[in-house]
Amino acid sequence: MKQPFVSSSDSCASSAKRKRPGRYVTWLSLSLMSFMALMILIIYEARWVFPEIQAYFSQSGNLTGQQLATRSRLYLQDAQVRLLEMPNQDASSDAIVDIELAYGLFDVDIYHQHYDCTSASLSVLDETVTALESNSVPPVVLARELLDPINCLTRIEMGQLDRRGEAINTFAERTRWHHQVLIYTGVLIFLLGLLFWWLHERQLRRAEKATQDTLRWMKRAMRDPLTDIGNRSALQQDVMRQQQQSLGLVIVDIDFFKQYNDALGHPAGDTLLCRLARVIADALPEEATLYRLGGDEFAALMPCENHATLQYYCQQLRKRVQEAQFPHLTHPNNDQVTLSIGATWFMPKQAGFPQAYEAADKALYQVKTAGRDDWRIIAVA
Ligand SMILES: Nc1nc2c(ncn2[C@@H]2O[C@H](COP(=O)(O)OP(=O)(O)OP(=O)(O)O)[C@@H](O)[C@H]2O)c(=O)[nH]1
Repeated sequence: MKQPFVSSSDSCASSAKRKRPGRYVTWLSLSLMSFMALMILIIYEARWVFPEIQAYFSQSGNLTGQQLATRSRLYLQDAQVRLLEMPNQDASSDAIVDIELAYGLFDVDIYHQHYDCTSASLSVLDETVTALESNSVPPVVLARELLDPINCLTRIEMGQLDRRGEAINTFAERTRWHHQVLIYTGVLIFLLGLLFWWLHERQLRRAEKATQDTLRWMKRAMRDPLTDIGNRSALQQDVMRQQQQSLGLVIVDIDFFKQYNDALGHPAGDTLLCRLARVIADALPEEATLYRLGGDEFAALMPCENHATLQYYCQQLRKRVQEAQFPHLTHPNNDQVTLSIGATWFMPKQAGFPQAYEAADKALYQVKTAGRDDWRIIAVA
């Protein structure tokens, strides 16, 4: 009977299992995307930004050239002053030293590469030193000869300053771009984080809902929908829970309920079942729990130490139903509803539910065969 339900739940479980890999792929790809965004950022920093900064602040490369040219020009101007102001032997020697120092600072690769006047100016300096050493040309004339190299150096200074300005602009541009990359990557990582959080929350909510649904279904599976009392499963579970104490099990069956239904219809039968459930519950002690086993059969479980207590409650049950006077016009022996009651008392850890049920059912059967509307107690075998 229950087979279709089991197989359908199995198929639900297997479809849920089938969905799992997809979810893991989503999680995995999201974490990979975050990781890659971070890696791109780090590589970008290391590959493009740091060399740029290094180039800007380093003391090598084309940016330095302006300072060397300035120093070289200052030495040449010093030499010029010496040659113009005191054209004697000492002044010539000092001028030679200045020119040689200027030559050393002037003879730089970058100047040769970018400024055509460099080689010519260096030749002029060579010739000037030779002339000074041989004293063949008047110092005043030689001082004038130095004007071309000085002009060349001035051009180099201006040119190098322009190049430096260009480098700064390029660097500023790149820095701006770098900032944009940083901001967008930060926003992307933040959004990915939000997405992670949202997915995580959704998963939590789904898990919570699934747990609540399961609990609700489990609760529903333990109850009789008509009378809203526990069913046979609930009874078995309660017996298992109360292993340590002596229990009384009472089974109650309505006499000639079929005739009642036939005469008044099933809705009236349902109403009688609900009313009887209340009457039976009222007749039993507060600690007793009532169950509907199915059809017109009820069961009650209660703490019970001895035969006398059980006997008392069986009598109470019969009496209360008689007092309730539910009319049953098609009852062969009576004009009102009567009950047949079978009971037993047992220690769950010595005798399980099946043995207790068997004993109570046997007692009920004896009442039925003896003519109904009575109670009987049989000890667990
Ligand atoms: N109204 C109603 N009737 C039910 C329900 N479940 C089972 N029944 C009816 O209960 C009746 C039980 O009939 P039987 O098992 O023959 O019992 P009985 O007529 O009480 O006869 P005895 O127990 O031998 O006195 C059947 O007619 C079922 O159709 C239910 O939920 N509501």
